[in-house]
Amino acid sequence: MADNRYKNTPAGPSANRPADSRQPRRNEPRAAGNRPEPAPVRPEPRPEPRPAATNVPKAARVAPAPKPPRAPRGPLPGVGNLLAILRDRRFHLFIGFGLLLASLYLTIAFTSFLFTGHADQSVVAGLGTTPLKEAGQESGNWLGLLGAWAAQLFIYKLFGVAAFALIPVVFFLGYKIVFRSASGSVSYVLALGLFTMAWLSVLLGYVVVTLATPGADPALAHRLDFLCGGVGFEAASWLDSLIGWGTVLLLAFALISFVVFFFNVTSINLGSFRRMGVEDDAEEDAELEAEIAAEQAAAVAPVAAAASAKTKPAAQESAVTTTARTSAGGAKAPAPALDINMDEPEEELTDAPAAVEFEPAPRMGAGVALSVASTAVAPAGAAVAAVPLAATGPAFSIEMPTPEVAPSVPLSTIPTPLSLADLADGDLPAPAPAAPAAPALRTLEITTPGRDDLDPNAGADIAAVADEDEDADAMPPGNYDPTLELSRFQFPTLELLNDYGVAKAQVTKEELEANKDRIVETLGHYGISIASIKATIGPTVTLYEIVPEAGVRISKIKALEDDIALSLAALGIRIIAPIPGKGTIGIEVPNTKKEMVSIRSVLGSEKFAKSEMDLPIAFGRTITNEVFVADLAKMPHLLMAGATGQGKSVGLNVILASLLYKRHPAQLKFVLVDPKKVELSIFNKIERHYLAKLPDTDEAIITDTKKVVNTLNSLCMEMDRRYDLLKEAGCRNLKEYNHKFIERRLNPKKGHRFLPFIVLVIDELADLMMTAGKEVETPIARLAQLARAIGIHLIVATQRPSVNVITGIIKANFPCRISFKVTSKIDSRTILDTGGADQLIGQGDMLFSAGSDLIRVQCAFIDTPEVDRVCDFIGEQQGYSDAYLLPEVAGADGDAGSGNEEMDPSERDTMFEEAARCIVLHQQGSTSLLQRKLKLGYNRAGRLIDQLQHAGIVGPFEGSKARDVLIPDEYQLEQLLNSMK
Ligand SMILES: Nc1ncnc2c1ncn2[C@@H]1O[C@H](COP(=O)(O)OP(=O)(O)OP(=O)(O)O)[C@@H](O)[C@H]1O
Repeated sequence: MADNRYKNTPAGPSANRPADSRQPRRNEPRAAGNRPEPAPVRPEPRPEPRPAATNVPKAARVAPAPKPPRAPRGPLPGVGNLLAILRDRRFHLFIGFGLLLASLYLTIAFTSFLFTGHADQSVVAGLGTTPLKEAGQESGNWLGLLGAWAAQLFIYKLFGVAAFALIPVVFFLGYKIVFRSASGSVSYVLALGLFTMAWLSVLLGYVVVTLATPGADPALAHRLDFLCGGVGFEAASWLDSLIGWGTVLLLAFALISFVVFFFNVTSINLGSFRRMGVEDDAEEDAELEAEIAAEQAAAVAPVAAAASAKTKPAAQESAVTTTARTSAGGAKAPAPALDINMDEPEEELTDAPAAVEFEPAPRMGAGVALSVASTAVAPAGAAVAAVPLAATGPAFSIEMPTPEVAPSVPLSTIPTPLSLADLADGDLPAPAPAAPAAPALRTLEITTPGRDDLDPNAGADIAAVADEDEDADAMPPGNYDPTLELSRFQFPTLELLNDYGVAKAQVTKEELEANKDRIVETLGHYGISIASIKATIGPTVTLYEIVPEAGVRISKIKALEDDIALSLAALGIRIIAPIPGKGTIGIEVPNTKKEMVSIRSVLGSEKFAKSEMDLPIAFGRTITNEVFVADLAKMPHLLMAGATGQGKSVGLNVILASLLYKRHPAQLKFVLVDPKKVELSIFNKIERHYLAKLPDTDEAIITDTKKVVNTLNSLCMEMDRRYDLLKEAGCRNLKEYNHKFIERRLNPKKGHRFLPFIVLVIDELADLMMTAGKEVETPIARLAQLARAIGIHLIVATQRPSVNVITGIIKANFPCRISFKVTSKIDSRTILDTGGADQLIGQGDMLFSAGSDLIRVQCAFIDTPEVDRVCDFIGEQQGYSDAYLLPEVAGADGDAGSGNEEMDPSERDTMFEEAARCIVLHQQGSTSLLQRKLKLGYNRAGRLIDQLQHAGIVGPFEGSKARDVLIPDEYQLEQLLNSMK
């Protein structure tokens, strides 16, 4: 846990790694020349002031000032180099593996000592006088002279057999470094190891000393002195001479004191011992984190103001305006001036946080959860709303468990925000006067709404008086926390992603002027004169916005698309005539040097980090260099197309990575369909955290068409069940429902549960449509039509955007579409309903369409090793016992509704008969009835209902209505059951 706290800081290992030191991988940009190189544009001073144009986005119009040259990225000075090495992950691995091997080495050497130690004593003692080679040959230790020497040192000279306790400590340190393990704190293990060694060695020393006293057998004492080692023997002899038998009491006292302080025992009852193992870790970590957070804040506070002051002027300075005079194809009219808008990319959160605030938020069962929000723009001391824990992304949280015995303090009495000093002291500031005295932070317990706060209108079930008591049983006080089961889950950090430095526009002023001249000239040839022209430099293309003179027909300019492309000798020119809402005409011209947008820069942007969307996706940067973030929950489904090799797979990885950086495993599940078999397999590692699958399937990622059909049908069943639950709860959408559930206003015994978002990703629709046609089209269309409100969202990609793949029915249900470069205008029309995608320039250049507007975005780039690292980081953490299980689909053809096929009786659930009797007795065919009466989980009850349907006891699923019970009384049921036997 502690390891990951610094992963957002700019000083992380990758920050110092030269970008080009990596080996090229499969998914890296093909063009080597695409790496941004600093090439500052130095605008010439303007000869005369120009009237300020009004439509320049974001850029402040300031007099051209020479831009300070960018500091070259040279090697770091000496100390910096040393720091870089110390932070280098390779160095960590070197140390970590060294420690792991050392633990193995010590195990063998120490074990060997037990057999060969006595014989080796003289060899090690004579080391000064005997040549090394000779001594080595004489040594009996399995690991030679060095093994003999190490064992003699640790066992014979220092701690005796207690030195074995050193081995797990060394192993733990190595493991923690190599695998970045989040569990267990270093100080905890070190303290436990050292105490065990010291205490045991003194205890054994005392035994040996006692045996060595006059009258006892001295030979035996001599044979046993390896048990305690020199340290134990000396300490025990000293204590023996000082307090005699009191040594035993002293040792017992030392042991009790250690247990009390180390395990934080505050009351002597069995319960507290039982809980020790779980809580001490969390407390250690929390303490350590609070200390480090306090140090970090102290360190960043003085630079905070400077950081925020620096940000804005830098952005303003970058907006430059130049004027140039050219002749428009021989026309006499003065050539329009060119405004160049070179907005800096948004500041990234990778900077050190300028302000850190703590805000308490109640989390059931875990005491106080403190969210730490970091921002690069807020001045020091400014209150920053805490990022909700679930959405912390690059932020991190501190949890402090609360012993049950602690007095209660209402949340309202805790002054907010808490200062770092309060945390560092470990105490809360005094609460409001009327409240009881605040206990130490660690013993704080939050009172949470009890049954009195139940909403009387919370769904028909809860209002039912008969069930009141049952409901009350299902609600222990406090809000339900869906993330509690994986409360130690750490979001992946930006440090796992490649750092390509700050992206800069690569377009020179000469290129801009030349393009502008050619545009003006070409239009001039056709008698079109221009009032003004402005250039906005984006990562892939530069947008030239022109305002034609009055009377020029827009269609005339649009028709000149090819001529302008010819005159600029550039592919991928796109003319937007007019730019919606602006009254100008846009000509997008590809930059000679394209700039790559790194995933790190978009996920680290303030816009993404602070977004409060349900399912935010940071796609990349727009033409004005703004980070483009969209909410999948609002889209609510996404169709993606693009010819092969144009960036679809990278785009899908960007989408998945964005969601992994923002949503806790309890809140989001993916269903991944990968007919190509290799594209999404990398996400296998996060199966127990984020993936959903059908019961009884081995692989969560679906590659087989048959299984796709079953999975789609299962998702439809999940959708129907979710609608049932929503209806029962009286909620209109997933958000309302989960909110009610979190507030414990819905009874889990009635089948209610926290519902995570489910995102279905299909990597190649064309393949599925070819092999399964209608079987996949129908459920996809059904899900797309209905799943919005219940949190199931679809992302469907294809490289063949033809009408037999993207059929009318699919298209109609996917209002939100993305197109990477396609090969023909027809394909572009199929996917976007308009041309343009055929004119893109590839490598992640894409058009995003949400209804009428088309937005050109350079998709962020994430390569396979980066995805691998993110998945490893998540996969190595504690996960659920299995993937999220979708409802089981009966029948090989995936049709759960036909119901009358014979079923092998051995496959029936053991509670089948009991379930049948229960259903017939109540004459109500509902899953929640079985859950409640037979105390079953949701999945098992669902399976039972399906089996009852097969047996003809209940009717088929009827949406929000309960199923019909087809057997009228128990007598007939028994007859049926007998006949089935
Ligand atoms: N956003 C991007 N920025 C820079 N380069 C990119 C980007 N997206 C893709 N590329 C380049 O294009 C190559 C192909 O991308 P990708 O594998 O995503 O294509 P694809 O459309 O999925 O192809 P296919 O359909 O054949 O799998 C990548 O290896 C990379 O070099």
